[in-house]
Amino acid sequence: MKKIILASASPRRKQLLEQMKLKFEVIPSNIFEDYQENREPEEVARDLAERKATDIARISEDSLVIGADTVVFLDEILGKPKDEREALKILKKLSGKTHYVITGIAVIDSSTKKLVVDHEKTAVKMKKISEEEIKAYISTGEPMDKAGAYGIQGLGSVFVEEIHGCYFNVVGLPISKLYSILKGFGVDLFKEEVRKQDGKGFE
Ligand SMILES: Cc1cn([C@H]2C[C@H](O)[C@@H](COP(=O)(O)OP(=O)(O)OP(=O)(O)O)O2)c(=O)[nH]c1=O
Repeated sequence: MKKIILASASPRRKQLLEQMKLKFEVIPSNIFEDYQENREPEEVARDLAERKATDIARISEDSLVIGADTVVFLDEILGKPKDEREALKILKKLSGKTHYVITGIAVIDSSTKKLVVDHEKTAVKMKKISEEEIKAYISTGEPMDKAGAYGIQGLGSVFVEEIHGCYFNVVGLPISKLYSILKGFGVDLFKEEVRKQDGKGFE
């Protein structure tokens, strides 16, 4: 059984992988997340996910390394806000409109170098949010480390009117897609040795 490594500093991704009951380690990648403005959001998310996974695969023996990257798209790529001013600009833009959340996902076997890269896309419709509400939301601090300046899993949920597609993809990791990719690497989640022994069964 190969070691599974999550190449991410995101606490949400760690939580989602725990939800899959997988036994894994976390080694965050420190790649510089740059991209060209004119590229398609799917391409950007996939490329960054691949760069994070290969970065950690280089220093890991006989492991399956998982990398992911989430971008929000509405006419342009909206990443994590640099500061509160940018968060205000992003949330004003998302207000009353449908945007897309794209998560790129990459899995690489550090021994064989087999690499699978894919992405998942979810449409999210936001209700109209007043400037006062946006400012109050920003003051909670929740938007600052999140693509699109909101967290659907937190207080940001109150602004979400509709979602089409995978919810977990919006939080940062498309669980069902990752399950299929891992199956292709011979990982059977329903086998005892793959699962985390936390003394609990499936709740
Ligand atoms: C849209 C949305 C994004 N996010 C988060 C998921 C990601 O953590 C973050 C997007 O930034 P990413 O660059 O994808 O990830 P990260 O920097 O947090 O972690 P790492 O690069 O080490 O893997 O936005 C939410 O938590 N909720 C949401 O509703």
